Amino acid sequence: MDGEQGDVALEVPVVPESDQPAQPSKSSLKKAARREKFAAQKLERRAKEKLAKKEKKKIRAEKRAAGELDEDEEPQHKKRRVGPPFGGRVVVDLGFDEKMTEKEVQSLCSQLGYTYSANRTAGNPFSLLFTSLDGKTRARLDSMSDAGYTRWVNAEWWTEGYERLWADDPAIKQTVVYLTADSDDELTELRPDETYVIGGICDHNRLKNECLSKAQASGIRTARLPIGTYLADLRTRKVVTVNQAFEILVQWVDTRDWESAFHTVIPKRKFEDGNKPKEQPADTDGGKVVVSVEELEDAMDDES
Ligand SMILES: C[S@@+](CC[C@H](N)C(=O)[O-])C[C@H]1O[C@@H](n2cnc3c(N)ncnc32)[C@H](O)[C@@H]1O
Repeated sequence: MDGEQGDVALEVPVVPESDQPAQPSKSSLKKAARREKFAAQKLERRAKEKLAKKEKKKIRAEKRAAGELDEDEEPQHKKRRVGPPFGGRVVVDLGFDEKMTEKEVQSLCSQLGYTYSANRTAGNPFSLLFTSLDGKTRARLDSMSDAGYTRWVNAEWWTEGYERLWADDPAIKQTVVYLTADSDDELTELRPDETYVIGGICDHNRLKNECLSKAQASGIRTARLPIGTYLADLRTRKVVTVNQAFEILVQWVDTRDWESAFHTVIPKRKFEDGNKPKEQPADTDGGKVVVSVEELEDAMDDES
């Protein structure tokens, strides 16, 4: 049969057994599967942890906005640096209830929570007084955290206006300064024997001169924060929210440095492109008010 077509002997190389790829053992296959499963679960775990952290942050922000956050729940960098009270008083004048939309009242109430919270963690806190509490603002505060504001410590609430401050002693009027961006006078320092009034209003700049006119009608001094002097590169209008105005005062008392106070409080993006974040609607859930994180962030944004 030699030489016949189709009878070609194929030479199959013989691979010695020792050179053949070793079959993975059962136990190493099991180990590899376990490793793979662990890696997949790790991603899942990280995602879960991230979500839980976000949720915790959201709850904390909501409690803070309602002035309900205990100091030991604050993250380390926000904790109180204990010091003596500054002595000066800050009044938040809530006498603009009729001028605001429901949405603006909601933002204002969140800003009041932030204001109170900032004072609680301040190194040298102010004595805090809220005047002219009434109407929609009162109703909104009543609906937040079971009227948590009524349990705020070292905060006083009056239904009367700030004029009551000097009802018994007209000399006190000389020590009251209404803060407004529309004033011709610029604040140079804060004094422990003075009272600073912040307009408790959120109007997205619809109502220019509103606080200035009110202060002038009351016959009290006015002053603007020296934002333009220290932050020449700030692109947007120099009107800040109620809580930002208050936090700037708190920071100044801590540092005696306006520039540092502005940099600490005014959002960084204001120095970049002046973008204003979009407003988010507040939501309700079966009559229970739900404050979204976006709304809380909105409450922190400026009025420009
Ligand atoms: C949103 S602003 C109110 C703007 C309002 N249209 C007005 O007539 O002042 C809330 C409050 O923050 C304080 N505020 C904001 N920007 C300020 C600034 N640049 N200087 C002094 N106070 C300021 C004022 O007390 C002001 O009433």
